[in-house]
Amino acid sequence: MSVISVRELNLYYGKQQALHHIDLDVESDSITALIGPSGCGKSTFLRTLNRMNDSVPHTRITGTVKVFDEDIYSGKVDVEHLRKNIGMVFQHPNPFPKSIFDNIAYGPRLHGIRDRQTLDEIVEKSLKASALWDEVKDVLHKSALGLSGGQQQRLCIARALAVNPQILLMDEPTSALDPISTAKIEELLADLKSTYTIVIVTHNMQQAARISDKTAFFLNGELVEFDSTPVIFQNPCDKRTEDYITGRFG
Ligand SMILES: Nc1ncnc2c1ncn2[C@@H]1O[C@H](COP(=O)(O)OP(=O)(O)OP(=O)(O)O)[C@@H](O)[C@H]1O
Repeated sequence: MSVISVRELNLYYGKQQALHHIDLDVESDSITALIGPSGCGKSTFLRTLNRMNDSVPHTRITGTVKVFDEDIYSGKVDVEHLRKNIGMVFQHPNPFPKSIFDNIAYGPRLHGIRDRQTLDEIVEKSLKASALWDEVKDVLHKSALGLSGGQQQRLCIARALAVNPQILLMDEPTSALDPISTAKIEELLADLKSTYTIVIVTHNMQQAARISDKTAFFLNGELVEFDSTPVIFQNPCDKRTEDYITGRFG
């Protein structure tokens, strides 16, 4: 089943067109990787999926993006509700300057949950799901800023999971992390994909090959090729994909 369905999507920053005629379907409970050289539009595309580009002035979009069959750019959509359903994790871990507990409880509290026991349960479940519980269960009320970079990124994943989204968007979530933290996050994503639909931008082609089910190769704002990950990496149809994945450019 397609969770996200994009048709004929064009995005303009002022007069500059950053995305051209994108058609792409994201399947449920899978990892879709977006790859391509710097400036090809990966992050722009990712941000169209939860309307993060709304806040960028002079941005114009044509075409449709459907999430669970609802056109998210139609006037009827409640953007707060949409973002609750679509968590986002960024390149640099960005915990709030609060305790570990309060970071995770922040979203649920915003949505009206006040009961202490319920919050305790959500915090524990989210930290377990992000494979951080064992490391932090005794220091939940210490500042999140005291955690290592890799722990902070898992905390940010836990924070995203705490409001119970169905989709997780990740923009280069491991590019600021060391190899051990990166491996932990990759393992975590493999576990999470049975519950969440994940779309991840990555500069790291080995990472895309290791963790994703499908890979989309972008170039100059166009989606050149989108297929199962083994096809993209072992038998791509388009010469430009082959040149990119074999390191001839980018
Ligand atoms: N807020 C913005 N205003 C104007 N132009 C922008 C904005 N954000 C991105 N662009 C332009 O849109 C194009 C696509 O950028 P985008 O950041 O989506 O690419 P990317 O593939 O994610 O790059 P990178 O891998 O370097 O992050 C680039 O030409 C970029 O300069």
